[in-house]
Parts: sequence; C-alpha cells; structure tokens
Amino acid sequence: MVAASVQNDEAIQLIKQQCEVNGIQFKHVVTQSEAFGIHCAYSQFKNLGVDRWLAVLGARMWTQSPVAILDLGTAATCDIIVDNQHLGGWIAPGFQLMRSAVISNTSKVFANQMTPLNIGLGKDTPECVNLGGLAMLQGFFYSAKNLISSYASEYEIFLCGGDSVMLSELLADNVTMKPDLVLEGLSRFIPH
Ligand SMILES: Nc1ncnc2c1ncn2[C@@H]1O[C@H](COP(=O)(O)OP(=O)(O)O)[C@@H](O)[C@H]1O
Ligand SMILES: CC(C)(COP(=O)(O)O)[C@@H](O)C(=O)NCCC(=O)O
Repeated sequence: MVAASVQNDEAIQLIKQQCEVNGIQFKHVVTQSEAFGIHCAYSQFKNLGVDRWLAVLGARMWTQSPVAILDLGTAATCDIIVDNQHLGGWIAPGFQLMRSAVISNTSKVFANQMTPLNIGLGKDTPECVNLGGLAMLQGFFYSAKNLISSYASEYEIFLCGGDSVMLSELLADNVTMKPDLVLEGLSRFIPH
C-alpha cells in the first residue's frame, strides 16, 4: 500500500495501522528534494504540498518536454518542470474560493452555484461573478502558457483538479486534461 496526504496525517496513521494489522507492506510518500531524478524547486522541500510533488512526478511519466501543471481545485496551483528540474510555481484561490471571497467582502454582490464553461460577459450579478472567476482562471492559464513557452517552442500544459473542466475551451494538441496526475505520481512508488 502506498499513501500520501497533503493535510491529514491522522488518515495516514489509520491506514498504516490497518496495514500492520493485516500484514500489508505500507509506504507513506512525502515530498522529497529529489525523486526519480527530478529535483524539487523548494529549498524547504517539505513545504511543497505532496499533491503538487506527485503531480510533478506524474507529469514526467507523460512527457520529457517542458511542462506546466495547472491543478484547479480548492486552490489553483501551477508547477513548471523543465528537464529534470521543478522550477517552482504559483498558488492562487480556486474558483469556489474566489466566488466566496467576493461575496463575503462586498454587500451587493451575490452568486449562484453555476459553473461557467465559456468565457463571455455577464448580464447580471451572479453571471458577472461566475465569468469573472473563469476569466481569472483563464488568466492563470495564459500566464503559465506565456512562461512555459519562453523555455521551448515544444511544451505541454496539463490540466487536472475538479475545476479543470472550466478550461475545456482552451484545450489544444499540447493542452490536455490529465485528471489522474497525482495518483500516477503516487503509482511510481509502488514496489515492483
Ligand atoms: N462532482 C463534484 N464534486 C465536488 N466538486 C466538484 C465536482 N465537480 C467539480 N467540482 C469542483 O471541483 C473543485 C474541487 O476540486 P478538487 O480537485 O477535488 O479539489 P482539491 O484540489 O481541493 O482536492 C470544487 O471547487 C468544485 O467546483
Ligand atoms: C496548495 C495546496 C493547498 C493545493 O491543494 P488543493 O487545493 O489541490 O487541495 C496544497 O498543495 C498545499 O497545502 N500545499 C502546501 C504549500 C505549498 O505547496 O507550498
């Protein structure tokens, strides 16, 4: 059994105990300064979320080109890898966080629970909030694209996380959905 958790060491301990009771080999995967020849950008490497680290390791199973990983979940994160080096990344609010932040810090802005899929201009308050959030995510994407394309003309952008569907209209030959990157990275630690 291999397991990793970005926030819940209690869950890891429970799984570990169950493995011990049942005689199952257990490995707790954490962020390292280097794994499979890939180097972490953080000097304080333990501070990099293990989900981000596993996505980095997973991305290198798909391509050796420069790659930007955009994980659009609770937070929106970007991680860039060139050759065998993780160069670093960004952490920003995800779509739901942006939406709740704008509502809770204003008095007349309200929202609905819709998920916008195509960019456009809102004609009422909730639509403006939703499309504003989508525009922010698209801006995150274009900033990553701008940066990664400065390293090489051939590059890849991988999208994952629950809100990656919101960037569907930006998919292209080198912009692809890779929903399982974190688990693919984790799978590299399965003993053969
Ligand atoms: N069926 C779903 N259940 C929960 N969240 C969903 C679902 N479909 C899309 N989402 C979106 O996915 C986001 C959570 O993404 P996820 O990658 O699971 O988060 P995290 O990175 O925190 O694990 C939520 O902001 C939500 O908007
Ligand atoms: C940035 C994150 C919250 C993203 O998690 P997510 O929203 O995908 O659940 C997570 O990777 C984390 O807690 N990271 C620790 C800080 C860092 O990576 O620098």
